Amino acid sequence: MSEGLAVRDVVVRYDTGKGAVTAVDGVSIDVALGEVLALLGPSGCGKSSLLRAVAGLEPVVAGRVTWDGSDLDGVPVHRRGFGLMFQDGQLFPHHTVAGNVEYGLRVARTPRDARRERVAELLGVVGLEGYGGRQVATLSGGERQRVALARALAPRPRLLLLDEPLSALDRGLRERLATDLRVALRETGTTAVFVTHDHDEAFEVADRVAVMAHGRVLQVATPPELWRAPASRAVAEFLGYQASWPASALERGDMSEPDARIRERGSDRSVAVGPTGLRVLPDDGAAPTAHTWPATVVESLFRPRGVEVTVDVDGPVGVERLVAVAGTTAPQPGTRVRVALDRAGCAVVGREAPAPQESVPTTP
Ligand SMILES: Nc1ncnc2c1ncn2[C@@H]1O[C@H](COP(=O)(O)OP(=O)(O)OP(=O)(O)O)[C@@H](O)[C@H]1O
Repeated sequence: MSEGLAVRDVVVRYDTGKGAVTAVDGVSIDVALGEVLALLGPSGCGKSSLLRAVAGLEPVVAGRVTWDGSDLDGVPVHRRGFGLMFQDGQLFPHHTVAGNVEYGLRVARTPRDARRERVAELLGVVGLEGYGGRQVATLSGGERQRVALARALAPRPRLLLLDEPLSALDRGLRERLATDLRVALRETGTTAVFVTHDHDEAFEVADRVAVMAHGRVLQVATPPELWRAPASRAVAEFLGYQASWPASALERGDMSEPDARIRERGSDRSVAVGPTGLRVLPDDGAAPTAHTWPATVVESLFRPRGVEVTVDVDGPVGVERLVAVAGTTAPQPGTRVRVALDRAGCAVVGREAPAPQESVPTTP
């Protein structure tokens, strides 16, 4: 019997009146006790539907959801022992911060002293010590989400389900809160499933990430595994790799490190070029070496970590507009340069999985 959450071949479908939409198309995932799993994917790929099915908010038309081996079919939302947190926190506007955080404890008839103690502890975990008496209307967006998190954690849910909890916040705040969310989940030993469309956020918060597209899971892996070895071009593109070059096109020339890795894994592979996977070299008239290509500078942008150069590269698959990194000098638009593959910024991609079936309206 497996401990924690097991989702097996789950299908979620909506009847739109014009036919059925298959939002989740046979998904299987496991979440171990104490683990944080992110569901990552583009808008409409079925992340929220899967989360809602686990919560019991959407019916599962096929497959099973179990907790510690017990089937949750027919178990209503409030009897699953799961906590929920959404994008807009959904705080009770006329209660104080403490009133909101202790809500689940009141429902569970926790004695007053224990409630007070737990509220203080949780406000500490989310960085809001001393905020208990504040009215929620006086809080900033980030503070509200912290209160929502404290409220969701207070009854010690056996699983916390978070649906885009940070996406209503601006970028800087989101980055800070992502770190705080990770710390809060670790500190409280909470098992969680976290929905996001932002890969940085998923990498920051989760132990493992499930990448979804068209209602299916394409890959589940830890953030470093996912980044180093995306299973398909679709995963690589979604993670922010900017180009995908056939490994065979790179096998000519000398046996440098990337070639060795590529050959090891078979020539049907491709190489995903990451945001730092290309370096700009001056076009000094020297004979081209393996893994360098001619390019024309389109524009250069200064960034704190180096100059980012947009280039039209005459690469292994024809001319492509890509970004390469340069040292401290920004080459002028129109300058002819060469770009070199930087192995540290590239990944070897697995064999392309068959294209998933479209989850467009189908008749049941
Ligand atoms: N109540 C509903 N009725 C009909 N179709 C729905 C319903 N909810 C979701 N869908 C459809 O199911 C598919 C998956 O939606 P879902 O909200 O699960 O995706 P998502 O990945 O969470 O997207 P987002 O990031 O935009 O929230 C989409 O095609 C969506 O239009």
